[in-house]
This record gives sequence, C-alpha cells and structure tokens, in this order.
Amino acid sequence: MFDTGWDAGLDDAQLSAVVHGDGPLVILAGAGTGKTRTLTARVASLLDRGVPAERVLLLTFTRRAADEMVSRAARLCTQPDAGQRLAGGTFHAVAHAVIGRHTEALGLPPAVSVLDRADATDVMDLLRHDHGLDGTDRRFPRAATLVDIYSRAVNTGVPARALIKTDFGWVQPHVDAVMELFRAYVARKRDRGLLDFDDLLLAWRSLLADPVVGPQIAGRWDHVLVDEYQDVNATQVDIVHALRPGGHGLTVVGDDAQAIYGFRGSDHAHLRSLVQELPEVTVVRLERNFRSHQRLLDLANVVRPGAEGEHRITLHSDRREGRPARLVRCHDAPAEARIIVDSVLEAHQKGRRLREQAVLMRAAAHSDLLEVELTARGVPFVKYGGLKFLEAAHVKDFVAAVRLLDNPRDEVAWYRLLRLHDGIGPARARSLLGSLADPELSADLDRHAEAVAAAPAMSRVALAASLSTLADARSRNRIGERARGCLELLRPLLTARYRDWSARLGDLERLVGAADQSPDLAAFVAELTLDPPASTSDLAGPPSQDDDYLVLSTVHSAKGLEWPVVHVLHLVDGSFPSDMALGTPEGVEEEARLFYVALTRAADELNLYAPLRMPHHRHARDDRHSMAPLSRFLDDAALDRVEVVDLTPPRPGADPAGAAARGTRVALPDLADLWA
Ligand SMILES: Nc1ncnc2c1ncn2[C@@H]1O[C@H](COP(=O)(O)OP(=O)(O)OP(=O)(O)O)[C@@H](O)[C@H]1O
Repeated sequence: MFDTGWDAGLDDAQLSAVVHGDGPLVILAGAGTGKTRTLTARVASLLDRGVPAERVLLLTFTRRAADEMVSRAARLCTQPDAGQRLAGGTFHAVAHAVIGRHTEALGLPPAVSVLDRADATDVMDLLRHDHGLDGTDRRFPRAATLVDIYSRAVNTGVPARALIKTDFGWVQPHVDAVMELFRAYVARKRDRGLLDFDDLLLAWRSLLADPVVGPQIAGRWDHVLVDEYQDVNATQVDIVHALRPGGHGLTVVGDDAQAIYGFRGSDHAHLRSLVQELPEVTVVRLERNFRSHQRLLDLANVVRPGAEGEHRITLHSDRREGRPARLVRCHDAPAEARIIVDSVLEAHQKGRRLREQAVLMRAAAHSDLLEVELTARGVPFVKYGGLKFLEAAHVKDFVAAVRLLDNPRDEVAWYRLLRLHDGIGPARARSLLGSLADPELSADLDRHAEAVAAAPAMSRVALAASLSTLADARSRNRIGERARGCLELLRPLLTARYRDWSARLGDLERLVGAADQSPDLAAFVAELTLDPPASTSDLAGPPSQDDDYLVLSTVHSAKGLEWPVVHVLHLVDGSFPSDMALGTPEGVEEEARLFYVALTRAADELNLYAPLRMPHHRHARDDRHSMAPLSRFLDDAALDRVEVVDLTPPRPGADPAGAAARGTRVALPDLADLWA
C-alpha cells in the first residue's frame, strides 16, 4: 500500500470500514471521528478494487459535501476521469436527475421545474384564489400554513385530516375545503410539471417501486453510499432500501446524536432500525476523535444524548493537553456581545486568525447585537444560516426567468415575473397566466401578443420587451448566453424597482458566470433551488487565503464543520434550547442533539456564554428584561467539566469600596464665579 493512497493515515477502525467487502455496512460514528475521510477513502478503495466509477452513487446532505468527496476520492484512486463518472449529490438532486429521464413514465410534461417553499406557497395562493377562498371573511388559513400542513402530511404519512385535528385545531372548520384544495394542488403541479421538494422524493420512490422501471434505475449502481443517514426521512429510507434491496453494496454512515432535522420529518431512529433490519450487516463504530482534545470531549460525552449502555458512543482523543471549556456568565446580551468580541480579538492578538474562530448560535437572529458590535469595532465577519442567497428577491426573479426557458407552463415563474412590471399586480398577473402559461396554447408569439394586449396600458411596452428578450434567450444555444438573456430581461425591471439595483445586478452577473460553467442550465437552476448557496461568495469558490473574517453561523449550518476556537452564545433556557421546542419531549431532545453538534465543532478552545438577563422581546423599545435561567443542558455533570468565569458586574453590597462611596455626597461646582 502507498502512503499517499486512500489508506494513508487511517486508523484501524476507519480502515476496516474502508476495506469492507460488498455486504451491508453501517458506520456508527461520533463527532469528529473522520466520517468524511472514511467515506471518501471507501469510495476510492472501491474504485481501486475495479468497481467502475459510474456504478457508484454517493448520497450526501449538501452539494458541497458531495463535490468535495467526489473530487477527493477521484484524486486518491487510480481510475482516470473517475471524478466525472462518479454519481454524487443530495437525495433531491439525484431524484431530479432521475425524474428528468422518466417524465413520460410519471405522466409529467417533458420539462419539470423545482419549487422551493416560497414557490409552493405561491401555487397554493393561486389555487386559494381560483377556489374563491381568499378575501373571504371566514378566516381561511394562509397559503403558508396550508403548505406546512400539506408537507407535514406527506413527510410523516399522517393523513392531513388527522393532522389538522391534532395540530391545527383552528383549521378544523375549513377541513373539507382544505382537502379539496390539496387535491387541486397535487393535480395542478402535475399538470404544469411543477415538483416541490417532497414530490421529488416521492416520484423517485414511485419509480423505484415500479416493477419495470425500478430495477432499471437501481441497476445503474452496484454501490450506494449514504452520508448523514441519521437525517433521512421515511421516503428516503424507502429509496435506500429500493436501491439496494437486502443491503448488498450499501454503506451508510451516521451519528444518531447529531440528528437535527426532525422538523423536516427526519427520524434519527432510522439509523438503528437499519442495523436491525439487515441480517447480514456489519457495524463499524468510530469513537476516536481526531478533532478535539480530551477535556473538550469529556464535556461532549456527558452531554451526548441518545443511546445508553453498549450502544453508547464515547469519544476519546490522543490529545491530552488543552484547557477545559469555559462558561462565561455575563450581565446581559449587550455585555455578552462585547465580551465575545473582546475574546475574539484577544485570541487574534495571540496569533489566531479570525477564520480560525466561529461564533455559533441556535437561531440566526441571536447574533443581532453581536453583528452591531463587530461592525462598530471593525471586525470583518461572514454569516452562515439565516437568509439564504436564493431567498433574495432578485435571485428568485432570475431563477424564475431561467425556468421559463424550458418550461413555459411554469405558472409560478410567470406569476413572479409578471409582477415585476409596473402596473401588473397579483390580480392582473393571475388573469394573464391564462394566456401565458396555458398548456393548450402552443405558439409562443401568439401567446405573447395576447398577453401584451390584455396587460394594462402602462405596462405594455415593458412587458412586450420582456417577452421578446425571453423568446430570444430561448432561441440561443450556449448555456452562458441563455443565462445572460435572462439577466438582460431583468436588467430594466430591477433597475426601475430597486435603489440598490447595481449590487443586485452584480449578484446576477456572478450567477450567469457560475451557470456558464455548468453543463445544463435547468439542472444548474434546480441545484440552486435544492441546495442554495449561503451567499454570493459561495458561488465564487473558496475565498482567497488573504481574506480573514470571523464566521458567524447557526448550529444547523455549522454541522460537519470545525474551527480551532468556537464561541457559543445565548446559553440560556428559551434561547438554547429554543422556547419554540420546549412544548414536546421530542422538541427538547432535538435541541439536545443541536447542543452536542455545537460543542463538538471546537478543536482547541470552546467558550460558552450565558447572560443573566435577557430582554422580553427582541425588538422591544422598552428595557424590560427578566432573569434568564442557565441552559438546562449545562447540568451538574456538564458544569463539573467546565471552567466558570463570572464577568457579571458586582452586586450592590458585594463591593465594600462601592458601599463606602454610596454614603458620600460630592458637590458639583456651581461655577458661579464664571458669571459674576
Ligand atoms: N485518520 C485520521 N488521522 C488524522 N486526522 C484525521 C483522521 N481522520 C479524520 N481526521 C481529521 O479529523 C477531523 C474530523 O474529521 P471529519 O470532519 O471527517 O469528521 P466527521 O466524523 O465528519 O465529524 P462531524 O460528524 O463532527 O462533522 C478532520 O480535521 C479530519 O481531517
């Protein structure tokens, strides 16, 4: 074996997983035990064993993880072009690609568009209107609530009627109308080739269950490797079983203590169930942590939720040196922000780059004060989580335009684009959909002329220009040119609409550049929708080595990442765990897993912050605060493993100098001499 090959530096447990044969393999691995490295090396070893790259499928939780693993595995193996031939991506992206080859079998139009949550809400809104259910005085549920109920039913398999009864009692009076609306929602999406995220998985599962098409699809791969299996939902479990019936050629990696997507219908119990369901399975446990020193792991081990006894994963490290985690008690949230910035800068002065540090928070809004403090003190930072790039209106406008290139029946995209024109509001846009997105009408130009004639006079010129630019973009062949056509269409509309149009057009230029690198524009846009980059800088590739900035991240977005120094803020009950999760035991358990994920991101130094007082309301103008109880996750066992640092101001009476001062009266000068 070669030192630079896929086996270089692996320990025995990792190596046993990497060289395992073809039988089902489940790798139960704690945080920082090298899951990524093990999975990557296993892919490379399969290729070196002679498995053709195109017969390996790697399913990951993010596109970035798939890209990284595919390129690293390709570098480690001896098969030429393996990187181009390996199939890797998220469940949704692979589903999208598979569905694209089988639209006819599914009874879908040849071009399909992927709907994100906001698009799905738009479709529901259009249907509410068509069914005469908007603007009524019966308090009919909002489109976003309807999408929530629909998606929960699909993800959990619980009938929507039952779900409304248990969780959405106030919708009960409208339940029959809601059921009718859901039936119409399904029919409308199918008719227009619109697939929401749930549909992608459901359609892939249906294809796999088909006696003719199913074996053809599953037969394309001999090995299926699934990362982050603790976060799969029931549909994904079915897909995995159908891809590798009996588990032959299946490798699954996961850590049930890091399952943090319960709110999307994932269930961490799937990982253990898989072990029980596959009689031939080999289980490899990875407990040696290569990231953190032992004192940080001592804390992680006591807060680790989940399995007890022989199933419990207990992390250990060869690194014995290191300071225990610190718990810093601060007076209130503004003091916490100041203390964190002090601490970041102190580490910076001692030689840590800002990029070697991260501040993690339970909810994106928790860093509001910190961001103000960082800005005031000139500390550069980037934030992961919270508003994604794709949620920015102009990016959604661009995606809508691109979707219309291939799928003119995409009424949500039309609805969005039409409303960018002055004089066209929601009602007029809805009426124009009849001529633009009608699947029965064929010739583009006829449709366009009809729509322009039906538009209000003030918008006709702009609409005619938009439609002709779109038709022109559609006629181009090169991907970059088609994408640029969409940008040209939007340029006058965005310039008229936004004061910061120039920055927005800059974002779109970057998108056009990124699209130009991709082999298929529709797939590029589908990927963008399925796994949106956190910011435009994500599209530009890794930042240059010279850029130095602090990372601010939600715990969800920090999953899988690591930093030498980690700060976790707002460790008080109500913030972490979040008060929204305190209603159910499952909610609190999920928060405990998030806490475990947060603590296990630090390699060398971990600082936890807990203010004594928190404001009643985030945006309150008054100064009402209440005492904030320390996070329930910092129980006695955890506190035994941290160093507590009290940076709260001294209490009245505790400071003798202060007490003496309180008895004294000091006269202000009256300055009378000056005016004599
Ligand atoms: N055999 C090894 N020798 C030295 N370092 C290793 C080894 N395996 C993994 N590492 C290092 O340990 C760290 C954690 O690895 P990795 O990110 O793959 O872990 P993980 O199991 O995915 O962690 P998590 O679940 O916490 O995200 C990385 O810095 C990686 O380079």
